[in-house]
Amino acid sequence: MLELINVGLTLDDDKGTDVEILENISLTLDKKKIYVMTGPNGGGKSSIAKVIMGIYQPTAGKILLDGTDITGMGITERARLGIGYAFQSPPRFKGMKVRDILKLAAGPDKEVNSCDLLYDVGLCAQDYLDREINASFSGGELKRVEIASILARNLKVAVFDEPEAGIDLWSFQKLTETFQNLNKKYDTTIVIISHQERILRLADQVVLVSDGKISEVTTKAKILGEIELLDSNCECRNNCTIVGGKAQC
Ligand SMILES: Nc1ncnc2c1ncn2[C@@H]1O[C@H](COP(=O)(O)OP(=O)(O)OP(=O)(O)O)[C@@H](O)[C@H]1O
Repeated sequence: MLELINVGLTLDDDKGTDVEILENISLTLDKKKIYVMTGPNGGGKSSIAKVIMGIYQPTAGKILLDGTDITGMGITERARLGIGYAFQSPPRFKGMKVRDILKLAAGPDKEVNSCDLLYDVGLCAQDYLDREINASFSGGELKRVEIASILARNLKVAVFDEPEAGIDLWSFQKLTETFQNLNKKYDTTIVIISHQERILRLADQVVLVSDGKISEVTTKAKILGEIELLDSNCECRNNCTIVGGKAQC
């Protein structure tokens, strides 16, 4: 379980002036659950992800992993404890095969069952294990290899920043199925930052972030219901807000 307790983040802007990026963020992330963080651009989602990863040190509050205070730890230490970030795509070193990436991700001391990992992300091991990761890989294939490498690391917390970016519709469908299956089998806490309704549908809980704060932690049913209301009940679609469960212009 990962807990953020009253976390604040102040950074210097280009002119060296302090800017408050996050304020009083309190959030409990349970294992085996998918949290989708969403909200307006510039609201602070990626900053929360970076604070979780240890890329930014919080300037206020505490972060606990399974009860241990990790607030002062940097990115390497947190990675060692099992907090990982999914990059846009896995590294493409010349000659590196899918099996090498999975072995590298698992680390030198761990046996890794690459076939099972690839199966779990919907790829046939026979076709992929010895394939070199090069330009012939589609965005969706790369994304799934990346998720398999996250599984190989057996992370406690995995953060994905807009995993849908650059993925075609067909691969996107597969990607959502992959996420759906993941938390049935693995204990990993998954945090996905996304603006996509179809990703929202994967959430056990939706975390709404705006203006550097968490405005609500809620169910996908509530958010999806609000989106539907915006679509159906309001004539002035672009200027609608939800008040007391009703769309108002
Ligand atoms: N290193 C930094 N220095 C100063 N300001 C920053 C820094 N990083 C982020 N910010 C500011 O913090 C605010 C939150 O940014 P953040 O990237 O966390 O938002 P976001 O919700 O992820 O946005 P988006 O949906 O557009 O990706 C923005 O106003 C951004 O300009």
